[in-house]
Amino acid sequence: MEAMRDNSNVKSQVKQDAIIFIHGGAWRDPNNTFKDFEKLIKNINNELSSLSSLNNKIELYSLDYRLSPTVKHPCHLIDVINAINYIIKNINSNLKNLTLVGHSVGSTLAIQVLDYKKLLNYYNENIDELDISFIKNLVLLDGIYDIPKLLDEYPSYLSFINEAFEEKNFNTATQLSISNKDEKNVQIGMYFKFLKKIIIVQSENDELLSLNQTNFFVKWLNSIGIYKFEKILDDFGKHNDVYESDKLKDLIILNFYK
Ligand SMILES: N[C@@H](CC(=O)c1ccccc1NC=O)C(=O)O
Repeated sequence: MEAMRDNSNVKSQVKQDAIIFIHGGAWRDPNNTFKDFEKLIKNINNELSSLSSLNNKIELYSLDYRLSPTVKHPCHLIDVINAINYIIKNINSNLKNLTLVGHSVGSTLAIQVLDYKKLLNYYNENIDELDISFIKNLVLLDGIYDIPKLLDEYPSYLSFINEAFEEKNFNTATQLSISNKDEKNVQIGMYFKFLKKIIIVQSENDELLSLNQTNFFVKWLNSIGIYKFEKILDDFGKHNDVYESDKLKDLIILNFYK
């Protein structure tokens, strides 16, 4: 596991809040790494230092996970869970409130984390338990939430889906595609109800994803009885501009620092 911790303003180890960023890149693009969020983190810190009314009370982390084709699902998810556990247990044991920010398949991973036990039930993987109740907020940026429906819309994306998943495992990758299929999974999505904030961002100018994935996710939240979330449809630039945009910086400061 590799993780970046922003130390520029760490004065003590008593911070209880953290934001954990999870990058995208179709599970495979070596150009998407934890450094995707470097500029955003810098911009957040610059703004905080100029606004003396806001103290820097949140620790910021950005994660890496192993990529495909070296590994397949559910290894990406397992790496993310282990990384979050590592932060909670070994880096700052005072942390209590986590916000997960995911971009693209980082959003896929962020939602998978909330039901990781059920999703990993399809595999024989032993991992240390993660206490999901630490996760209080989700910020999802131009995410992929339902892989079968993604393939209906974009058959060519099978090229990277096939690298990331063994055979048809993508059918059980997220809550959205299993909940239609498997009636035993009535409890799926339960943890979303305990979240304080769910913010779903989609750029109108994303050239790789239409609004469909975001709309499927919103529909699914409604189907499990969740109506309390914020859906933000705006111009955040192209797919890979979203995580560097000033609008995202403003949104994070407004929602988590004020
Ligand atoms: N550059 C990527 C493509 C990619 O990242 C992507 C393409 C379409 C929809 C979502 C994508 N990324 C999500 O993490 C690749 O190597 O396939």
